[in-house]
Amino acid sequence: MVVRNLFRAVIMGPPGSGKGTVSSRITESFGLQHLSSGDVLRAHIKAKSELGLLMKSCIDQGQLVPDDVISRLILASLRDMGQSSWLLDGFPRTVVQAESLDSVFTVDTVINLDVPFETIKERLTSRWVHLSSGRVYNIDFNPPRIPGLDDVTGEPLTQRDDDTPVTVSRRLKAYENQTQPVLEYYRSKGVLATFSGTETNKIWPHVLTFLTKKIPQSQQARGGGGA
Ligand SMILES: Nc1nc2c(ncn2[C@@H]2O[C@H](COP(=O)(O)OP(=O)(O)O)[C@@H](O)[C@H]2O)c(=O)[nH]1
Ligand SMILES: Nc1ncnc2c1ncn2[C@@H]1O[C@H](COP(=O)(O)OP(=O)(O)O)[C@@H](O)[C@H]1O
Repeated sequence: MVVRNLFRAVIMGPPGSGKGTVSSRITESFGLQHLSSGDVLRAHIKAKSELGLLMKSCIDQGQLVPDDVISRLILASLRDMGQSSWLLDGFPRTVVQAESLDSVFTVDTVINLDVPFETIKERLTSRWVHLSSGRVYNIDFNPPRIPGLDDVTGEPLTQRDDDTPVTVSRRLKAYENQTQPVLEYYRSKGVLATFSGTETNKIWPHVLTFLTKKIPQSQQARGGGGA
């Protein structure tokens, strides 16, 4: 008999709720592999792939990209990750996407970051990113050690084209209309864990305690990779 200790989680929350920030703390603490749908799409845009160029206008307008496109990309990446434990960030964002994920993988837990929209708006216009790694910074909250440069590589940081006030408002609307129903979907399956607050540093200890209980001990000891 093959003993599998896989742990598969999704992190949800409105744009700017801290999914990327909390994901990097989770991967550091538990060694899960992290896959961010936004990072996957931005890598296509950076590489100027045909798909990237098609998706860029959707993203820059604050709209979701089509379900079939993102589902194909993410499910292919998850298949490539094989028998490993992972944390999925930014996918699913619609019920159709959640159903497509469900048809292939079992999701053990969904961490929902419940942060008020007013808090978020202020954060996103001061977000700086290191595009190739997905590392995020903020002028007030977690500034880089050297202004404008990534702490690890020393490469320049950039601001996302969709982090403008108008586009942020559209993204929040898309979240309300298309993504909030996904929370209901997972609540009805009994896997939703909601963490409410306005500061990541106050939310994080609760997420850490929750996952420490959820993730099998054997997995924590060896950093979570592989079955
Ligand atoms: N002021 C403040 N900024 C935060 C906090 N948590 C995260 N941020 C910043 O807010 C922005 C959005 O966070 P991010 O993790 O990228 O959110 P995501 O869009 O949900 O992935 C980034 O610039 C973070 O550095 C917080 O508690 N307070
Ligand atoms: N699962 C998805 N379905 C549709 N569009 C997506 C999905 N994930 C990312 N996108 C597109 O990429 C953009 C950026 O996503 P992401 O980096 O997750 O940002 P954030 O959580 O800060 O809004 C979204 O506004 C959307 O246009």
